[in-house]
Amino acid sequence: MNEQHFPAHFLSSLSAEPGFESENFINAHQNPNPLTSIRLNPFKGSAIKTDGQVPWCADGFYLDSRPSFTFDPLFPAGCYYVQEASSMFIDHILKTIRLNNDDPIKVLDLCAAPGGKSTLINSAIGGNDLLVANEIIKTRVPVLCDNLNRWGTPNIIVSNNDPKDFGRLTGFFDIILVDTPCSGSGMFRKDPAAMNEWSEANVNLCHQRQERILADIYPVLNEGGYLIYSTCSYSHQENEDILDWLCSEFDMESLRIPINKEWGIVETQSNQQKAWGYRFYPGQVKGEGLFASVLRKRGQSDQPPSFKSKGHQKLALKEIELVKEYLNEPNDFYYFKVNDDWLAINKEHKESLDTLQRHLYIKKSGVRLGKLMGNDLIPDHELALSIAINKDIVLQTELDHNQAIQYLRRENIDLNINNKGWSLMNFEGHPLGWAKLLPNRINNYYPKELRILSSQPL
Ligand SMILES: C[S@@+](CC[C@H](N)C(=O)[O-])C[C@H]1O[C@@H](n2cnc3c(N)ncnc32)[C@H](O)[C@@H]1O
Repeated sequence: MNEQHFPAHFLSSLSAEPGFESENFINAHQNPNPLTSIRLNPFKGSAIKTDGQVPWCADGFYLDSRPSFTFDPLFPAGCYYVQEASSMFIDHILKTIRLNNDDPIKVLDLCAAPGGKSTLINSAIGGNDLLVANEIIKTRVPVLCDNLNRWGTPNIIVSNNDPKDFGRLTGFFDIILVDTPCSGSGMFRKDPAAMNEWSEANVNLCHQRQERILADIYPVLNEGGYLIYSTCSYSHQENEDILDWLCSEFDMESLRIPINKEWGIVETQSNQQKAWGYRFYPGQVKGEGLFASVLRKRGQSDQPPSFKSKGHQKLALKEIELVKEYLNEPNDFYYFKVNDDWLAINKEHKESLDTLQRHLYIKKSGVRLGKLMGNDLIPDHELALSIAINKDIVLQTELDHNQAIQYLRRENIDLNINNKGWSLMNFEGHPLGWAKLLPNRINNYYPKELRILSSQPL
């Protein structure tokens, strides 16, 4: 690849950026084999063999080669997420802004699907904190929910809304991540076809949409709260110019994030307001293209609304007795129903859930425990993957790799059974889902829509 392969005006616009090294950048794009990195789930732990650590994220690791993640049962078990290394810088930002502050917070990931940064935020915050992961495009919500189910944390709500729908939730969130849709030049190395769609006109359209999204969401940030803004674009209009616009339109101050020189990240400042931004160029960092920045809201917020909400239908006491033994800390949860499903969310998030459900389309909240059939609870897949599950009260069946793949394909499993009843199907001790063990067969309850379809031989 040489200069001609990039879209017209693309490289010339970048060469004006301080710290940009054109030769390294072009060389990096000649590498047909971009880096593979994963982020481990700190709540699940696992003995995954990893290579070098991503310097700005303690859970992030580079892999020497790209394995078949489809055929690694630890992936659907939620032991790790495959994530591009530069994106993991959001972890460093979160750690920096939360230093010395353990007060419970509410975090919104506004443009969340497929959920890479939502799972990252979930790892960085505590169980008393709440994460709302929102995605505007309905068809992208299921993958977001699946990834969060695998991660297994119960302090989560998923919504499917336009940013302007958050308008009445003034001052509700302490941290908002806006990982905006952008012109995508940062992904040129991973996806060279994206170069064909890049144009200056599209950069301008993206800039306008970014302003709209930010203007819609600004009132929703609490006074003193942090706005983390990121793109996977190199364009000034979508990055530093947006920071200038934010600082001039709204009462916000930019924050400088400490970085280590060896990481190769380029610190920049916007032209007018001198707001800080962090640029990731392939060839200079071990990762793909990214821009990230953080601003603090100085301006006052209206008081968060207090609504008398109908709330959900609570589980009756005797229903709670039936399910509470499935959770490790049963008294920490509020139990409720959505249609036929029984769910639980950390007690401290009940009020937030009530408020949010008045304004938003809630697609997932807390952990789905199951459905009652007669006197039997049909346990839900979400419960199997949840870090809140009390594994001691259910059967557990350990599968070898071949059996785990049979299970994940939703096939019959070659296994001798000695027990009867609902069993977690585990690989290396990590639940993959449920099966019902019967005297002469196993009913495989792995969700049909998640099963492995590709036919690579074992
Ligand atoms: C860069 S991607 C987000 C990636 C995600 N944060 C992650 O780390 O996995 C941007 C997301 O914004 C959504 N989006 C598109 N148009 C939007 C709009 N007008 N308002 C809010 N979100 C939008 C897209 O559907 C997409 O899921």
